[in-house]
Amino acid sequence: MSRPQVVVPAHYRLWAPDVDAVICHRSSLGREQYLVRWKGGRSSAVLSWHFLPDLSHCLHLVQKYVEARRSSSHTSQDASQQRDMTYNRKRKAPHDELQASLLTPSSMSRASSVSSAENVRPLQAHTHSSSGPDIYNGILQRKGGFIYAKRVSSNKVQRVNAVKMPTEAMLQEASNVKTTNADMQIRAKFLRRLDALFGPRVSFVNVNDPTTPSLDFEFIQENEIGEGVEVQPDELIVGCEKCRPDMGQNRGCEYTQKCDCLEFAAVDEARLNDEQRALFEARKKAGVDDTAGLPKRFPYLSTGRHAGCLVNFYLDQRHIIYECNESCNCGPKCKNRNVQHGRQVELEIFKTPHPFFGLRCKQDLLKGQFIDTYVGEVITNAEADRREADSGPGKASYLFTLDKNVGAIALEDCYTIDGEKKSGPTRFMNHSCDPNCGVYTVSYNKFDYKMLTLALFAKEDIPAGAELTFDYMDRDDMEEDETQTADDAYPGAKTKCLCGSERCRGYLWV
Ligand SMILES: C[S@@+](CC[C@H](N)C(=O)[O-])C[C@H]1O[C@@H](n2cnc3c(N)ncnc32)[C@H](O)[C@@H]1O
Repeated sequence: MSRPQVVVPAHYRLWAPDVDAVICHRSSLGREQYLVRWKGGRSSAVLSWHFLPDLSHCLHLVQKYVEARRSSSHTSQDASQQRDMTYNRKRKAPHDELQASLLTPSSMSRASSVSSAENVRPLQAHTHSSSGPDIYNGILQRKGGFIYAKRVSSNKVQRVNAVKMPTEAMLQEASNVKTTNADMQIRAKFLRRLDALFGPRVSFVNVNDPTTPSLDFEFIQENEIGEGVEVQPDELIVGCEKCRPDMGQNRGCEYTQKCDCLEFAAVDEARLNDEQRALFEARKKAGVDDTAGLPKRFPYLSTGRHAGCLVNFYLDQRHIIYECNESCNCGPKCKNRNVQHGRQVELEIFKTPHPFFGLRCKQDLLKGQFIDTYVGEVITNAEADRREADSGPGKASYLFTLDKNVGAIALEDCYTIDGEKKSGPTRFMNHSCDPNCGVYTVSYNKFDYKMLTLALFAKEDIPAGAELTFDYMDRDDMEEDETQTADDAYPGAKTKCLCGSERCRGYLWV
């Protein structure tokens, strides 16, 4: 007895959770069509062909298919198509019109076309096995506004083993069909996401090829707290009590000995008097980490062209930057608040000469200027280990351990920020062994040793358009590993560095 396997409304747009993968494509009625394998286990695979508008909710799976195909076949789109793919949000790109027309309701395609009986195409390679799933061409039917897929016993219907899809013939056909519209729609979706970002504009440009950063990635503005991660509630955060907005030269918290927020900040040794110096040295000798009452380094310059820029001491030392917070008495104009105001510069994600993307700034940056934070999912050390083990060698890594307080806490208690699936524009920043930016740690709550913010600052004046890079190896890690060179042997497991600088160490994370 025939039994329905899948029932979908005829105007159904596929939802990502329903779709296992996109596994092939072809041209139908002059338009790109993609073969979708539905979820339900490979052994009970249900397949259906779809035009792109049906796939708008799972374009990331179309992208996965298109990119895998591109990298395995090394086929590139023809030169004229590539010229057309000059996407920069500054001007209207050719795909904008196409995109608009494809998404109008009047042009919405039916959920499945080719799997219906009228559109059966002869398949050359039939690999039907009696034990395998047998749902394919010619067995989806439209009835009362729904599409039914059902098992069939009739010999008239061609049956193929859905597990062995796509067939050689289908692959052969696909190799002659471009994926231009999919590329355009993927690009358009990514650009829409950039448009929705808060703050100064973030653009995307890739004139080299049709690739777009993965749509299986979500832009977020703030860290997302993962399971097992504990963050102190805002009401428990202690602010500075003795400071006032109008004190000193009106920058707030400039009397660094007074400001409670700066209690653990770097000691300003140049300002120590004899008594303080003796005390400081004695505590250091005894291994006591108490610097209370000593003058501290204020992190930001407060006047002139460089106002707001990180001072050289912090740029060079990588000491935690303690900023004031909501509970402070100094007020919102306090100059000890910078990173918390968020990104103030326009950025651009672009395709580097290498097979990956990078980030640059649309304006000149001053030495010490804040660029943006590095946000992502905040996860436990155990979860980070698990994700790292899952990713395997050679895969891009987006994990940053918040380990600046190791000593006060154990390494295994530190949290990690994972920017792979959720992050902001800085997750596109590449490594250089001779970088123009640095990643620094910021704390808004000196008593929370674990929950820290990562912030990118320019380490030198950077002209507009120069790629922004930082050293993925923290100086602290380097000190442990300083005997290692590029020739050290783990070439299989390590990622070869493509920074091209004269100081290149050869591998990322050597
Ligand atoms: C945080 S991501 C950087 C953005 C990434 N390029 C992209 O396209 O999404 C880190 C990954 O980028 C690649 N990468 C960054 N800098 C590199 C370099 N100098 N040499 C080789 N690969 C690099 C590596 O795959 C690394 O794991």
